[in-house]
Amino acid sequence: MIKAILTDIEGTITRISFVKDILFPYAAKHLADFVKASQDDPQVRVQLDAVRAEIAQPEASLDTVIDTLLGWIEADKKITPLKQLQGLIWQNGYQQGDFTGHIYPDAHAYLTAQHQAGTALYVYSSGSVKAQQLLFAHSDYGDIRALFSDYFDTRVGAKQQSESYHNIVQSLPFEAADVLFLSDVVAELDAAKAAGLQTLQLWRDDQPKSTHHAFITSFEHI
Ligand SMILES: CSCCC(=O)C(=O)COP(=O)(O)O
Ligand SMILES: [Mg+2]
Repeated sequence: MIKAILTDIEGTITRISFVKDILFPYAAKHLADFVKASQDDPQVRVQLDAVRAEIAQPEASLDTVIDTLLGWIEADKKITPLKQLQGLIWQNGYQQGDFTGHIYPDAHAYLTAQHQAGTALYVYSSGSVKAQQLLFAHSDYGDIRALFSDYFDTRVGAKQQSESYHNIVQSLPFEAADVLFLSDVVAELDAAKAAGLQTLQLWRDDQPKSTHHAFITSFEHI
């Protein structure tokens, strides 16, 4: 029985091209100015120091940190300080109306119906919790944050490690077997399954298809 749903964002309920072609370029374009202007803000400084720790250069200059972050955006690295900073940068874009958070219509209909039916909905994305909440607060369907009971990001661990799913389930009032994890990425589904969760792949956008997880191409087919 499914009592709760844990959903990925990009590729599952949000189109990959929204993240790759709109959000990531926006962060790359504004990153240097944002970091230079905000480097003394404690919530930014802690992330800049985390970049220096990640590259094992505690004295790295701000320019080195910026170049490192831009390289990580280009390579789509899911490294926590980058993801935390992206959330802060996207805030301006959402607030100025430069873009709205893409949600597939079938995903919106499914999540709304599940919420109304009493299923608890949770989010687990490599995007920071702040980035997740911004996307849902400024979505194509308006503010849909009320659908979700809680949000998780890479601070609980990487999405391809089963330990991360153990960590999430430990904080929920459900057994792992009662939680359905939705994702487009097979390695994430493998990790969730190893932690005892049920799994379902959203096979959209020509992502590699699973041979060992149930899959659908749209929530209309669930
Ligand atoms: C939360 S919106 C930004 C998404 C993002 O930055 C990302 O890396 C997407 O990763 P996901 O785990 O949602 O596939
Ligand atoms: Mg995904």
